[in-house]
This record gives sequence, structure tokens and C-alpha cells, in this order.
Amino acid sequence: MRVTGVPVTCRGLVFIYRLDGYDVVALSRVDLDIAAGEAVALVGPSGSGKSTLLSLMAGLLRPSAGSLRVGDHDLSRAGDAELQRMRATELGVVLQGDRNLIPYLSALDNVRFAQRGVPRARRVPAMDLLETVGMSGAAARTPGELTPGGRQRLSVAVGAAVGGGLLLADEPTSQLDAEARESVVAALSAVRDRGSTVVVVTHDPGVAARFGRSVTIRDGRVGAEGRRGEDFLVVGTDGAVHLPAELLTDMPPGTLLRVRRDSGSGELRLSPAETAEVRPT
Ligand SMILES: Nc1ncnc2c1ncn2[C@@H]1O[C@H](COP(=O)(O)OP(=O)(O)OP(=O)(O)O)[C@@H](O)[C@H]1O
Repeated sequence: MRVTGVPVTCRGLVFIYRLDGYDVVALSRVDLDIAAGEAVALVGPSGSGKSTLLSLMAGLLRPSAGSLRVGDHDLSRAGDAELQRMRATELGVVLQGDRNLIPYLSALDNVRFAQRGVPRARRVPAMDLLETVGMSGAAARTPGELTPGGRQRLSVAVGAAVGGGLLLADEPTSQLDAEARESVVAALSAVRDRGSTVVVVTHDPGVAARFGRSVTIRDGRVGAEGRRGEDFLVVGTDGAVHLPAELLTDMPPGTLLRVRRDSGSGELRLSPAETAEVRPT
């Protein structure tokens, strides 16, 4: 049974954690378009804002400013009831480890339980979901009787059981060995092949490379994108670009850069200005 993927659009998206006495700006003006049925890996240094972005897409946090659309929902305006309905019936979240599994239910009943809020006509048969993630042979087992990779694949099926239009996964392969990691990536790809949009936060470059597109979040913004093995910088709303981390050794923040465009090829060249040419007159 195919599902209809849900598109996600962020425009100038800002999120601020308001703490006692000070604020933490976790996201500052993120612009990002994820098409229906696309698989995207969110990557970037620790603390750059990846999990915050995922939580906003899941409707668990509300934008502080800017806009965020998930399918038909405008999450900057949606009320509590709309967010709650969306979470129960339209999108699935895969948490690290087995936090979205109920330990005393079988794999099959875990999937069925996740579907309780979804209208019957829209439910994908639970057994189909287990088959999609390669777990149909373990339908009667409880999470404790599964391998760590099996548990995580069951978490993917449980996430996909809720609506299936959008699956959000936060570090789904952390603490897994190479074989288990591969099986979880295959499960996420299979969910995507059924039509779902899949967004995954990962620290693992090998996992990110398996998705069609990777988006690097740096300092709360989209800094770069990888598509089909090629890396691209992304120009921000204010015209700023993030240089790749390895160039920052030669060109630390504050470096004056000369920008030249080759008139023949149209290629842009960036070079640090010579000390003599920038000395104050
Ligand atoms: N509940 C919170 N309260 C206050 N600040 C927070 C909270 N959660 C995250 N932050 C801060 O917001 C910023 C972004 O954090 P976030 O967890 O989204 O980054 P991340 O890229 O997912 O990091 P990691 O890869 O380490 O999980 C960081 O500066 C972090 O310290």
C-alpha cells in the first residue's frame, strides 16, 4: 500500500530556548524545502540545531519566528488541538534507542498500538509495515527478544505506522554495529520507497551518504548541501555563506576575502586579501 508523502517548507525559521535569565538561539533563519517523498539527512556539528529542527517539524516545539509548513499545516499558527491531531495521525517519530516501543507488547501489537489514533480506512496493515522493515518473521516477539538492530527497525515500523506521510528519525543508527546500521538504513529507505518523506538526524557520514540529499546545519542555519555525492554551499537569506570547516583553518572568521568572477567560465574565486592591500590608509 503506497502512502502520500508530506512536503516540509521552512522560511526564515527561528527557534529560541528561553531560559531563566538568558536565551539560546538554536535556529536562526532556516530556509529549507523538502519535497514530498524525499529522503533527507540533517547533519552538522553537535549543538548546531539539528534536533531542534526535527522537534519543530514534529510539532513538539513551536517556531519563535518565521514559518514552518508540514503538508497542510502551518505550524507557526496551528493550535494545540491541531498539533496533537497531526502527531497522532499524520507523522511518525523514531527516537534514539527503543523509547517508542512498549516492552510487554509483541512487535505486531506495538505497530497496531501506534495506529490507534489513525482512522481505520487509512491504516496500513501492521503486518505489511513489519514486512517493509524486514521484521515479519519476528511479529510475535517482544522488543526485549529482538537484537538492537531489530528493535530499531521495529521503531521505524512504529514511526511509519502513524500516518506515514512524514517519518522523522533522531540518530536512528547510534550505538549500532555496522550490520545493524545497514539494516536500519535499509528499513528507512524501504519506508521512503512506499512514498513517505523521511528526515533523519545523523552524526554518521556513512549513513548521511545513503540518503539522496544531506543538509548541513551550522550555527542554527543551513550551511551546505550534499546531493548525489557532490557538496554545495547554500546562500542564506541575508546573502551569507558558510565556508566548509576545513577552509576555516586558512581563513578564520574576520578574514577579508576578495571575490572574483572569471569572466570566461563564470567561476567564482575567493582569495584572502594580501596584508598590504588592506592596510588602512
Ligand atoms: N532544552 C533545551 N534548553 C536549552 N537549550 C537547549 C535545549 N535543547 C537544545 N538547546 C541548545 O540549542 C542549541 C541547538 O541544540 P540541538 O540539540 O538542536 O543541536 P544538535 O545539532 O541536535 O546537537 P547534537 O548533535 O549534540 O544532538 C544548542 O546550543 C543547545 O545547547
